[in-house]
Amino acid sequence: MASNSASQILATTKTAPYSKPMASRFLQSRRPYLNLCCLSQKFSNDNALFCLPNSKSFLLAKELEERNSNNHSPTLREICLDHVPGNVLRRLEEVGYLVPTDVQKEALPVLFSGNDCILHAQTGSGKTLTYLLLIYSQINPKKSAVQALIVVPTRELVMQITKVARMLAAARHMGPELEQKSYTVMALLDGGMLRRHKSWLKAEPPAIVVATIGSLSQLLEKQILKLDYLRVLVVDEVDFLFKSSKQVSSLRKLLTSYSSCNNRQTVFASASILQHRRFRHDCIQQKWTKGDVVHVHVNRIMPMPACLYHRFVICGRKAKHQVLLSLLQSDLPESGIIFVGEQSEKSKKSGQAPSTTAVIDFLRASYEGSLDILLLEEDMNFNSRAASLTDVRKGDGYLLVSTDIVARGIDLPETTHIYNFDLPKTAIDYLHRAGRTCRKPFSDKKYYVTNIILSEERFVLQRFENELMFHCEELTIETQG
Ligand SMILES: Nc1ncnc2c1ncn2[C@@H]1O[C@H](COP(=O)(O)OP(=O)(O)OP(=O)(O)O)[C@@H](O)[C@H]1O
Repeated sequence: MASNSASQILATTKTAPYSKPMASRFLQSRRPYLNLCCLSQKFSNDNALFCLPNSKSFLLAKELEERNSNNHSPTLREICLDHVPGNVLRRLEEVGYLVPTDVQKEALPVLFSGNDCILHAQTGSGKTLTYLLLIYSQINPKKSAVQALIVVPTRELVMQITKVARMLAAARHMGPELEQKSYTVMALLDGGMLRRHKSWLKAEPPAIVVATIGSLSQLLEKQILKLDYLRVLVVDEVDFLFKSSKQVSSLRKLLTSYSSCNNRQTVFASASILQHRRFRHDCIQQKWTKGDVVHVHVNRIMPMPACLYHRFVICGRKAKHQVLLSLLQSDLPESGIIFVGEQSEKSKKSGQAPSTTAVIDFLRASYEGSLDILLLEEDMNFNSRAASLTDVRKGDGYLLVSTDIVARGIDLPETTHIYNFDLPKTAIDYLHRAGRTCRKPFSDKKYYVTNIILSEERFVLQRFENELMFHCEELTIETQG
């Protein structure tokens, strides 16, 4: 079994395995900083080679070493050992997950001990990996049955989480575990009720299903999907799903009629669980969870990440586009998301173009920077929505114009700036929009959230500041318009 003490870790900036001479040279050059030993599975079965994707890996390895030398914090591997299969642990390390985030450190021991859990931690704090590690500790790839189910509010989140789950399951190392059956992960999307999925579910049910509640309900009602062997049920963005009048009754049914809390481990996750004591009480009363459900609440006095800097600019309605352009020119974001309010029914009926279109058209005509300008909104068809997110993820830098559809859960770690072209409706929406940046857990970079507001909206922003306990600084912008 690979050991993870700092003296046995080599962090490399390359992704291919190193030959022994290369690894020695590499090690010599870094020894003054890291004092790490050169190890590869090729050389010794007792040790591990970590191939990390970029030079940040050094910082990670250094942090890991410091933590270990101070002897105060276990590594992710140490926490997961004896619970999570070796091939999944190796994948974790290959992609650079060495040090646990706070929520992982707190919640994983609770989850591995079998408790139901309410995972309540800041945006970008690593809740997804936390519940996926629980799932991999519980499921048996040889069993042909749905054993874990993750329910999320949007198609985009289904695709994102499916990708992370598959990435963790993709064993690349040689060894006896390769002979094992691999874990199958199915994404179920609203509007994507393909015949292929139905046949797949009937012929050979996947071990893990990631789904929107709408898609799931259809299959449960028709008994195409069965949950008799369900071991873990995760409801991500749980507060959002319970608040949604369209989704709440299906969610309640899933929690109590289609499966029983006594036969599964239940995890609810979100960065915002209002009245969490009441929610925990409801969980037990309504039998959504067992009576010993644990509320893991990380950073309870700071609902938003500390690396976020909040600013606002006051301007007239007509000057908003120009202010946005000036901000982009002075901030020079590496990548940014511009949040625009959803179009009202009244405006739709009167045949007006949505605000997103006006912002996109303005930027395409006036912005001269190098970032790709992309749009993602509800009314786009499924393929265009998927294509927009793929473009964002593979490009060199982007300005994504969107509505609250990307405000929850979407992980675009390259985003350095958020612009609220229109203020969100509630403080919770503000928290989730702001949380689309600052998504690199061990980075000490600053990230910015800038609100472009009318003078009469200042008090609304002030209310958000009080509720979420942050300070917003005023900026003055000179515009040409
Ligand atoms: N232990 C770790 N080491 C390094 N990076 C990590 C670790 N755990 C998670 N991450 C990275 O942190 C980022 C945020 O993680 P994740 O999407 O799980 O956040 P979240 O807590 O679910 O946030 P939100 O509430 O916004 O959905 C991801 O890019 C993920 O790859």
